[in-house]
Amino acid sequence: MKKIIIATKNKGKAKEFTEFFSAYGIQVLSLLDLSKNIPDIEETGTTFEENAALKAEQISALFEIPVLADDSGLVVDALEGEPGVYSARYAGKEKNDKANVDKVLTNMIGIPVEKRTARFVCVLAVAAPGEKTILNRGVCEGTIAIEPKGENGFGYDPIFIPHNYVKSMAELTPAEKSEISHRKNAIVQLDAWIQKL
Ligand SMILES: O=c1[nH]c(=O)c2ncn([C@@H]3O[C@H](COP(=O)(O)OP(=O)(O)OP(=O)(O)O)[C@@H](O)[C@H]3O)c2[nH]1
Ligand SMILES: [Mg+2]
Repeated sequence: MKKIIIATKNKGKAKEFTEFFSAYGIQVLSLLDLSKNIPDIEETGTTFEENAALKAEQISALFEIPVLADDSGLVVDALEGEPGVYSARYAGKEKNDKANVDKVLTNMIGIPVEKRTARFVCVLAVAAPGEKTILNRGVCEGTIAIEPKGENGFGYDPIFIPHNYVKSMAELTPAEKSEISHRKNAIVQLDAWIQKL
């Protein structure tokens, strides 16, 4: 079975990529699956593109094969784009999803429904030795809920209500989320590259 390394240590992402790539008959290996203890990559970029490229290029250089990386996050208009590229660490370097969610909800107290617009952004970078890094951005528009709902997904899913939905992303099934997510909207742009793997 063909394999691809995804330069992530995020279990939620790894699960979603495994499902996406299984449709192509490709096995996904995240950094959590590799025996080699890969040090955390410092995300010094100020954009999702910079961080995705940084992660893909560092891991591709280490293994000398093509590597995919995902930098993603939640962009909230009323918070001037926060948490953005700091989504994983919004409430601290522990990367605690519940603390991150609570911090967004606290910062959104008093913001009326019509001003709770937000979007998930996912940038996928494909880096390969000696080749120019490919970058693709996928977006999912929605609003920030008043309170968390649902057990599925990860991160901010419990407080993100996709446009044209009443349920939160975390109340959707994984299959429903994979139809509309920012990650899916980024992956579909890589279809030609994946077919050539
Ligand atoms: O509710 C969510 N549903 C999603 O579908 C989603 N995608 C990303 N995120 C949030 O954005 C951070 C990414 O930060 P990030 O790209 O730096 O990843 P990470 O640090 O968690 O792992 P890595 O891939 O860098 O190893 C994550 O931690 C999450 O908080 C999501 N939240
Ligand atoms: Mg990260």
